[in-house]
Amino acid sequence: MNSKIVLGQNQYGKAEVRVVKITRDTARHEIEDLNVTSQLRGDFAAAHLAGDNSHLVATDTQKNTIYAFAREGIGSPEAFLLRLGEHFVSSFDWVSGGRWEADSYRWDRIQAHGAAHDHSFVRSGQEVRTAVLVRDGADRHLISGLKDLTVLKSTESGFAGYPRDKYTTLPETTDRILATDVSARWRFTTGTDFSSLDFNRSYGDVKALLLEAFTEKYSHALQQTLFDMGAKVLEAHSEIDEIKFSMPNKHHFLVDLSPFGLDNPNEVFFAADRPYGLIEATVQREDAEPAEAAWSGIAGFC
Ligand SMILES: O=c1[nH]c(=O)c2[nH]c(=O)[nH]c2[nH]1
Repeated sequence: MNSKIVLGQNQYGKAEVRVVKITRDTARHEIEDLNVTSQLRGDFAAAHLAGDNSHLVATDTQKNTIYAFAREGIGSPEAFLLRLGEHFVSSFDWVSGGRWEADSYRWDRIQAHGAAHDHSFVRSGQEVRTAVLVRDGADRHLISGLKDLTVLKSTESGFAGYPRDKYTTLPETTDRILATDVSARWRFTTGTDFSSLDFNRSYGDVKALLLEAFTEKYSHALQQTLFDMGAKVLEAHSEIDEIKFSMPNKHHFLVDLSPFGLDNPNEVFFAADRPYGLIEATVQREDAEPAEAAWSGIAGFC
């Protein structure tokens, strides 16, 4: 019981810095809208152990840096995080790495009088784009992703062939609704030359592939559909090594309309919000180098 007490892993920074950048070089404005978190790792022992703050780049300074860098443009969440990480690691000797994260909200131009407006926007509700950069010295792990992408197919899905025991009541079905909120995070191969990637194009392509795969085949289970979605992304993008998913199975239960003398041929459903099935998996290249450090701190995936 007399073991020495020491400082373990630590990181610190400013969380959820909301930054909106308007590019207004012309009358046709552009908007970028991010929620950015910056966390530094390195030698901060003296601050924790001795009240010596000489290494503590203030969280307030980290916040200001985010706003100052936004003045030069954001471009993509990934490119923005790469710039921030480079800045902190190269500016302070004792900062050996860190973790930078951004959620990105999309705005579309308002269609007014038959044209896309120059400076009026409507928040696009489809999904939130995500990005995480973890730096350990010169090593950079980059993970792009999305969350809250709600999709549904009204047929071509079933669930049958599962084991039955004394607690099983679920009837088998070959025609049900399949609905989920896709959360997906995909990791670029460590060592990729990130400067050669067009992150906005890559993001749009991955999202399109995920949606296409969801539509394509009869689904025997959300597990199968998840795997197909991941495989389609990895087949098309050699620069991505693995993709993790967390997807609720948003159950839609057929309502019994017989008390009202009505049939219900798969037309009227009760959309339950809880409980929900929760299906999680990683789809990866067999020979991918594991990158546990990149994933730690990303909650809700396995
Ligand atoms: O796609 C599904 N996967 C399951 O594991 C499962 N379990 C369940 O009750 N319904 C479903 N649906």
